[in-house]
Amino acid sequence: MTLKDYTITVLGCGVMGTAVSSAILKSKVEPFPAKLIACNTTEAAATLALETLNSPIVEHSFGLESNRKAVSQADVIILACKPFMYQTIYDEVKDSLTGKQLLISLLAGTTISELTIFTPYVAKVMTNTPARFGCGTAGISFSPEAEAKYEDLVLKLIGTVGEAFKIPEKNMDAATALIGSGPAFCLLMMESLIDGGVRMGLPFEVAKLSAAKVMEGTARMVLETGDHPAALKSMVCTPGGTTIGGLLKMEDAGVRAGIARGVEEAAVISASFAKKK
Ligand SMILES: NC(=O)C1=CN([C@@H]2O[C@H](COP(=O)(O)OP(=O)(O)OC[C@H]3O[C@@H](n4cnc5c(N)ncnc54)[C@H](OP(=O)(O)O)[C@@H]3O)[C@@H](O)[C@H]2O)C=CC1
Ligand SMILES: O=C(O)[C@@H]1CCC=N1
Repeated sequence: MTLKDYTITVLGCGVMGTAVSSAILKSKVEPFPAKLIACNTTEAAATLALETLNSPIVEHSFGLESNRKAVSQADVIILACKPFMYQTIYDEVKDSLTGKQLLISLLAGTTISELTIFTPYVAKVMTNTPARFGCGTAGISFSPEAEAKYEDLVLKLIGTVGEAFKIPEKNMDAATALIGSGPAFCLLMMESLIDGGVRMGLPFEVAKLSAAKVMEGTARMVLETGDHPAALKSMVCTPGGTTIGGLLKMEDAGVRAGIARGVEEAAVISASFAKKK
């Protein structure tokens, strides 16, 4: 279904609400929203969102009454509060829900079935902080009602974060670990590369720029060639050279299993956020 002159209400416009809103507002997505209302509890957070989003179509809202009004105006609600807050927020705004609105949830863990208290039209999205700069990734699952009516609109709106694709809901906890938490895992790796460079005498700024560009370039090489990372890694390893020596030290320290088990742990924690039946 195509909406015209529609309003997006972002319930909880903190880090992720702002990231996804920024991506939408900076894009030329069609249909473009007529209005976006950034809702928070505090004036300080609402004002920060308004300043960060810096667009003539953005309004801000804070406090119960104002947020209820913002929800009653919404065609699309982007829910971006902490996972444990969704029930409280539902209780706050339930009288403003129309039953026809599309809910796009950015929450970790919380399931589509839990979110259908808001509306039958639910898209569960797992994206990440790079969304703010249009270089994010997003996995999307739909309730059957949302898939039938709003799939095209959600793929377009969430596509503005960078790369967006459908995944089955059973893969959402894994996606939360890899896509949602992934930037933090990559940043730990980046910090380690910088530490190594600084330890061996590189100035910090040189080490930081080098580490970031090495990770960016390596990611692009994987995407452009489509090759397995192991094949590309092998091309870097001169027999008897520096790389194989460094890699063996890292494997001795359990880096590979440490990172893979870290992803597993994040997915287990994401699954624990859903209500136990
Ligand atoms: N951070 C990340 O990298 C990622 C987070 N996520 C998911 O995104 C969601 C949001 O996380 P994040 O953006 O980091 O969290 P933030 O704390 O940055 O944002 C949450 C926002 O919700 C607002 N809020 C709280 N209570 C209410 C309420 N009753 N009514 C309206 N607004 C309210 C807060 O406003 P105020 O401060 O005024 O109370 C705050 O701005 C989480 O569910 C998380 O699982 C998913 C992927 C990545
Ligand atoms: O740490 C968290 O729980 C959230 C979800 C994914 C990234 N940040």
